[in-house]
Amino acid sequence: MSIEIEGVNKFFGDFAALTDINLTIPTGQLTALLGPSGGGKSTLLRVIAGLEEADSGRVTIEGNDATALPVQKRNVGFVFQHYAAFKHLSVRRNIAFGLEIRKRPKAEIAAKVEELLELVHLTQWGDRKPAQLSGGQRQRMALARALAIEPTVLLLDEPFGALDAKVRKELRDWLRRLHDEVHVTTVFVTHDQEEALEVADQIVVINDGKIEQIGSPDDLYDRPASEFVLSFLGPVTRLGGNLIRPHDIEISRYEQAATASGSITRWTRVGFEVRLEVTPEDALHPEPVQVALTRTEARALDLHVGDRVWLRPAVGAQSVNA
Ligand SMILES: Nc1ncnc2c1ncn2[C@@H]1O[C@H](COP(=O)(O)OP(=O)(O)OP(=O)(O)O)[C@@H](O)[C@H]1O
Repeated sequence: MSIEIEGVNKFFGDFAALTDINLTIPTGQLTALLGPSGGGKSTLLRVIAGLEEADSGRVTIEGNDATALPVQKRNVGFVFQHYAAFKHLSVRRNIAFGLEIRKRPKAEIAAKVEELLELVHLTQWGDRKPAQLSGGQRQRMALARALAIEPTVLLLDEPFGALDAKVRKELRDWLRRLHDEVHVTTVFVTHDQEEALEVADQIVVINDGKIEQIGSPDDLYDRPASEFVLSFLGPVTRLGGNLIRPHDIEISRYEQAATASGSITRWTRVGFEVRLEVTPEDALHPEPVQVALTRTEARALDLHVGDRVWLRPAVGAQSVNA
């Protein structure tokens, strides 16, 4: 079983927001919808949720045709970037809300809420109001609230987008661990490639309303189907006419069977990394090449601006002819 999206098209006026989307979202896995702003990720998520109706195509959730089902009947849980909590209710009551409107027995609700508070590590904050929580804690409460109704699918639209980099990183590690515990089928919208690579079992790269590639993080990183996917998943540079990742370039002070020779025109240290710009002597490909190496490697080679060096793709490096 899974979520099947077949031949989905969505227009806003004459603007095609989604074009012929075909996708299987495997049950129990975490799938990331990754792509640049305006690419159509949120629209696709909203079509799965039933918040947006596709102009054509079909959505099947766990074997049931959901295309015409209203959002309330799809049994989906949501978390958005800016989570709208009930400000006057405690964290506990916020989490209980979905169960209360479903008129579940009080004792069952109380037990479920305690279980969820523990799952999202908020037990000691249960009696607080949402405004008394940090941004990261609020998003964890949102996840608990979405999970309370035991959704068939959990839909997350940039759930950590409004938080600072450190908290985002913590929450993404936490989300991965949470998912390993509860195994609910999860679709996660992000424009952050690192977030998708770290968290997802499957990544769907979406650009301009179309799917560019579907695969595991390793598939996409090691075998990008297009120049777009290669460059979206990390920095790229051009070496001898091919696109390649800066850390996949081997640099030497001595002439070898090399793709290009040139001189170092810039040397920058960023944390553990040294980034070099090498300007080739190649009349055909004169644009500067970006090379990344560890500080230890850079120190061993004793490189300086102005030095002449030789560059070639490292063994096993991925490149796309473009
Ligand atoms: N209700 C709407 N009416 C008109 N155009 C819309 C509507 N919703 C989305 N769009 C357009 O559809 C395109 C896709 O939007 P969508 O929000 O799905 O992109 P996204 O990939 O999620 O981007 P972001 O990361 O910025 O949220 C955009 O060009 C957007 O302007």
